[in-house]
Amino acid sequence: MNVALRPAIAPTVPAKAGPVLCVSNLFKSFGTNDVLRGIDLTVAPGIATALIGANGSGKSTALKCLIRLVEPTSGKIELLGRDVLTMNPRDLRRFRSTVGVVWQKHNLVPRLSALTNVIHGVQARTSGPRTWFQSLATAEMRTEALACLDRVGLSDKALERVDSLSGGQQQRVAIARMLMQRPQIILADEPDASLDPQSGEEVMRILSGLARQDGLTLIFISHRMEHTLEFSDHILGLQGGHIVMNRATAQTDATHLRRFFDHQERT
Ligand SMILES: Nc1ncnc2c1ncn2[C@@H]1O[C@H](COP(=O)(O)OP(=O)(O)OP(=O)(O)O)[C@@H](O)[C@H]1O
Repeated sequence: MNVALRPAIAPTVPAKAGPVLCVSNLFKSFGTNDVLRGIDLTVAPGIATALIGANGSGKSTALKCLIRLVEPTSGKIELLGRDVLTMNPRDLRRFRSTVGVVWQKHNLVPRLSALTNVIHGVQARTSGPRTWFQSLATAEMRTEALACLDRVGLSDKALERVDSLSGGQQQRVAIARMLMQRPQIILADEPDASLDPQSGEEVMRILSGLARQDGLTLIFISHRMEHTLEFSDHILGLQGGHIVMNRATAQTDATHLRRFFDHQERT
């Protein structure tokens, strides 16, 4: 099967920009479980990278290490030009606010409206007390939140309670909330999981489209081979604690990838 190629890199990305992410010799162990055993990788700006691998191969651990939601055992991580592992807690908190994260479980507040949930994304980019009251939202915030909801195709649901929306719509609200953060890079850990095939594909299409429109780097984990092929420019495969596959999506195809997944399942 031929690969459905994404169009050329967004024009907002400088042609000769250096890597947005540089990881060297990254190790992470949980007790005696050596999950990451010397990861080396670089990611160019403005492209979408899929991180693939078998269950338990360490994909989420690797993604979380990038912003120290999991503390690496050793190694070096340079993300957005910053040395992540030497940051003090205050700098780290500020730095995290520049990184948009989409999780499988989106942690929206169910009884609040989609709009209020999206406005909560402002918390991540502003300093001050973590407690935030909706009544303090400025007209500008509401306008921006509405625009973010519009970008995920949900402006007509702005005032509906999140728990009245479908799973796919809730994930789109979470993406709008992340946009409200004005991120410089997006990390997505299985944003298409727990959704029916159609909603999962819609979520991936919206996420990769937004990243492309804004010229943002996207790193996503997916267990769906067809999403890996359709929505990535580059593929990284994790196995046995190492990156064992590192190639442009254009240089692979479904047959090649299927062999990779099959191999993962046997080991
Ligand atoms: N907080 C933790 N404490 C102890 N072990 C952990 C922790 N987080 C992850 N692990 C272990 O690290 C290994 C890798 O887990 P991780 O979730 O990163 O894999 P994954 O590739 O993302 O898997 P999946 O595809 O199933 O989500 C597993 O053996 C897991 O049990």
